[in-house]
Amino acid sequence: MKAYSKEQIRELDRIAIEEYQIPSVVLMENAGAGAARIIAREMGAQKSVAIFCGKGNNGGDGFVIARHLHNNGMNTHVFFLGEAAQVPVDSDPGINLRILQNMKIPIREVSDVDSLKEYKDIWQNCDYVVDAIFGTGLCRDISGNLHTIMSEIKSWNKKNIAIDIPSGLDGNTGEIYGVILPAELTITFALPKKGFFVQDGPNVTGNIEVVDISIPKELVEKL
Ligand SMILES: NC(=O)C1=CN([C@@H]2O[C@H](COP(=O)(O)OP(=O)(O)OC[C@H]3O[C@@H](n4cnc5c(N)ncnc54)[C@H](O)[C@@H]3O)[C@@H](O)[C@H]2O)[C@@H](O)CC1
Ligand SMILES: [K+]
Repeated sequence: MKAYSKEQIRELDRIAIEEYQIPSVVLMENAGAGAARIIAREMGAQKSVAIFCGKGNNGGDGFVIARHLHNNGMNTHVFFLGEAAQVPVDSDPGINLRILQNMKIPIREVSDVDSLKEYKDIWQNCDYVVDAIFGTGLCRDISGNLHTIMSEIKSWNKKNIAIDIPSGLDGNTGEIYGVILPAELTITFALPKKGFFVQDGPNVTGNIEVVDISIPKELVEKL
């Protein structure tokens, strides 16, 4: 499987958005809808899923996934690692967050391990964890409350499905930024990332599925 750097993939996204004029929210919709189809297939008869969303675009993908899985009849529980009110309303994650709020899907805010434990009745009954905490934007060590929250989620040993990249993994080097959520399955967007195949990558990525988010084929062929 040929792999690409974070910079190459970011540049691909940029050209698709700025030159081909594909709205970034359309790319996010394609990413989330494609991932949701794979997750629904993986889950089969198991119906409960906890989706952990971070504050960046990876979290935005998580919001799209939540909408589609909810519409599919799954018991879909959304946890947001931060304050929902601080997500810019016109950003792509903000747009998708608002749709969930309009659908009256609860967004449970998690600021530390104690707030996560308050929701134990919910997550302990979930068969799957969808990890939409960090994607290609992770650029430094994970510390403080985020570190303890992710360590707690990791300790549950549930079936983790990573969105784009297992949170904590560097998409280029395969190094771990302090803590990692190892995945059974990584659903990655557009192209596989180099970090999946080097250093710790192969131990934490699990099976890899690539979702086409409608990047023009001519662009990919030029890489
Ligand atoms: N831009 C695009 O065209 C698309 C992006 N997509 C998704 O967007 C992701 C990339 O989104 P972003 O660039 O917003 O990045 P992330 O969603 O990975 O979020 C990074 C955010 O966390 C912060 N951060 C980085 N390291 C941190 C640390 N150690 N502790 C705390 N905060 C930290 C960053 O400042 C940034 O605000 C991709 O992985 C993919 O999932 C998809 O929706 C497809 C289209
Ligand atoms: K992720």
